Amino acid sequence: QFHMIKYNDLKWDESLGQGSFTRIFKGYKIDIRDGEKHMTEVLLKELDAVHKNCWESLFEAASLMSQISHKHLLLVYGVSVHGVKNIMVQEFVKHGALDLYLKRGRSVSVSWKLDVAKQLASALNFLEEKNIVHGNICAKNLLLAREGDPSQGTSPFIKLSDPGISVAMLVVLDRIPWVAPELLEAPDDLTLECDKWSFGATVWEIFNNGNSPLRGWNLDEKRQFYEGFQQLPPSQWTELADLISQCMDYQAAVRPSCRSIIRQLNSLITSDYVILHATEPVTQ
Ligand SMILES: Nc1cnc(-c2cc(N)nc3[nH]ccc23)cn1
Repeated sequence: QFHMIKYNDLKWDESLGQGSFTRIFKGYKIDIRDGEKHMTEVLLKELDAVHKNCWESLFEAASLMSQISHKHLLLVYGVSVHGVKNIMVQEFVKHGALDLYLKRGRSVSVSWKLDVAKQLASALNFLEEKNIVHGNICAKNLLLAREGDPSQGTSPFIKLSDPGISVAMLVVLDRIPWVAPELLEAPDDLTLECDKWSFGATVWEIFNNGNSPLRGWNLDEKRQFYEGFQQLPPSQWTELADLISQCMDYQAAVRPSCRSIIRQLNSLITSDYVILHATEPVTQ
């Protein structure tokens, strides 16, 4: 279910850091199209051979996404196997992960943030219609293809990355508060409702300048956060806080549908709050 790419058709450029069990590089894929040589910018994700079992999980996660295409889903070109090294070849998204972009202190407007949230909601709606669970929705997995420039009237454009190593593989506690509480007991019971919970935590991140919710909390405090049915600190924008807490409802069945999420985002986009707070980011 993956296109196999010849190792010799790939060129490595600069290293971009590490993922979980992966080394990430900028690179190029050579294509011959109508007799001409084309170099496509790609992201090369090398998996250490030692984590063989994780490779299946990483593959599975990415292949799930490569079966469908949508403007807000990251394109996976394929994989290349070279000796013991397995390399996943993805489209290169210019501005990288959204959490790092926001942490770098780019002051973006409330409508910028709502626009990003709506794009994520439409990607989730698409996955929901295909009955595909992502399983790892968070700002780190949102890639910024276009920054958007309010003075030019252009808006941001995001791509949802593949889920990466499955939640079941990772220490579930580490994923609090993005991982839905019902998964603590049964990490394999990943459902569409789990993505709604994570969507709520991700919108919270977007409106908190990329800061991780419960940042600095240890695993025990995080576990107690769920055991005490606690909620993230609410935004002073009540309607936004309501949407986030609806998504992060401890009862999976009552979390809103994607259509309802999009409807509520649309009414937030047209609310006075946006105009009144056109520049400074929403503080908590
Ligand atoms: N599919 C992807 C994923 N990440 C990037 C990316 C872009 C960038 N400007 N800095 C980075 N630093 C680390 C990753 C990355 C690009 N494309």
